[in-house]
Amino acid sequence: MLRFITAGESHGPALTAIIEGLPAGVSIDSEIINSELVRRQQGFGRGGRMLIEKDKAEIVSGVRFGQTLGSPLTLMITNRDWVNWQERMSQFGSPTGQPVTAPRPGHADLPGALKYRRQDIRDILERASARETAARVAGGAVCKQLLAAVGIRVASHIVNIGGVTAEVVPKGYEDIIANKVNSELGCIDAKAERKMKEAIFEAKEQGDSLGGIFEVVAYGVMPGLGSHVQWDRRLDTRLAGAMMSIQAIKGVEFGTGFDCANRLGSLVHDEIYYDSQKGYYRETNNAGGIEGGIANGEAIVIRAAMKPIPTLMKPLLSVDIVSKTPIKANTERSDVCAVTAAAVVGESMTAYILAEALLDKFGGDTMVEVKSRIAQYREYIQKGS
Ligand SMILES: Cc1cc2nc3c(=O)[nH]c(=O)nc-3n(C[C@H](O)[C@H](O)[C@H](O)COP(=O)(O)O)c2cc1C
Ligand SMILES: C=C(O[C@@H]1CC(C(=O)O)=C[C@@H](OP(=O)(O)O)[C@H]1O)C(=O)O
Repeated sequence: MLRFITAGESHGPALTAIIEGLPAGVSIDSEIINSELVRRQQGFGRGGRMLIEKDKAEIVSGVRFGQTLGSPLTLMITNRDWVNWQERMSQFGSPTGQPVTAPRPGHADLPGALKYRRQDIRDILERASARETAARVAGGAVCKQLLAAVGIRVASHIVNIGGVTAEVVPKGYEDIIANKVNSELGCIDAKAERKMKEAIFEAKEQGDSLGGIFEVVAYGVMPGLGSHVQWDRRLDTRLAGAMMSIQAIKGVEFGTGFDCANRLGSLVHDEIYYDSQKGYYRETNNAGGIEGGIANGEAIVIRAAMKPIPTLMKPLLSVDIVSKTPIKANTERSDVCAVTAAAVVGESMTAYILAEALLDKFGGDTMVEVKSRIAQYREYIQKGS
């Protein structure tokens, strides 16, 4: 069983991720982890914090000489901003500074303060903050390295920002990677990206914010990950839950997703073909690579919708949690749009769930066992029986 948890407050000393259940012998390159962290910090529309942080993960346990040991793998990312918050974030002593008492609509502020009986909303927002996603991306980069070793690759691109939709559809993994070279937002449609940037600029000028849609695609996934036999073992259950766990994600779809509700069955379901070289395959992929909760061998295609960022420089109405009088919601340094960063987090969560499902099916104590089981299975899949 693979497990993945994170710890850390946004302005605390560090973020930590622990991944437990990895087989021994997975080759780990810390440069790959750090390059994923750099990707998560990018995207037009991010706030001032990204100028302070230069995320790098330190491997604290679970790896020796570039290989996993089978023991829990711990990653630590230092918050460079912490030095500016040491007093306000002190673990002991008395509170310093002004408490935050004006909850932001759309953030965890009010429900969190009520649930945990906190008088200072900072006690909630520090952990609710998507700063936490840096730890997820570090852990996801480890899962990606496990997947890459067995031929599975995960990529993403931006489909929509603030209602501007990309019209170019990627042809495959290489296409996504190649097309992103000159892209600031991670959209493979250069014309649409220019309009997206204008929309973000305009929203910022207005003291407002924007959301959007990103698509994550996993290539090389063998048929058979996930299962139809129990609701919580379905691969789509697990991927959708993981995607929804990302801060501000409000909708998830696979393949044609919500649009399949408007079409005839004959225009939705992907016809089945067989070729002695490829095994079974499809000419279309409306299902997004999953049928009955089981990977069917086509690319897994997931889209996630992100709501606009809740912190607004032109704040919405709120109520002071101490005086109970009307007040403008709290404003603090914030992103205007973070869909590009969220897409990298989406890749990481997808990589984690696929690694979990892979180890459920082929798991062993060592990578040698995992690889030999997969090789044998791929041979059987190619024959088709
Ligand atoms: C990468 C990323 C960056 C974010 N940046 C901000 C931000 O700067 N300001 C903000 O108010 N919310 C930001 N959010 C969204 C909030 O964290 C999120 O809306 C909040 O935790 C409440 O959770 P919910 O939207 O899932 O209900 C960001 C989300 C992501 C994924
Ligand atoms: C720090 C990150 O994102 C943060 C997510 C976030 C929120 O409320 O979710 C609020 C902002 O925090 P701060 O007020 O410190 O600038 C973002 O910068 C990050 O992505 O690394």
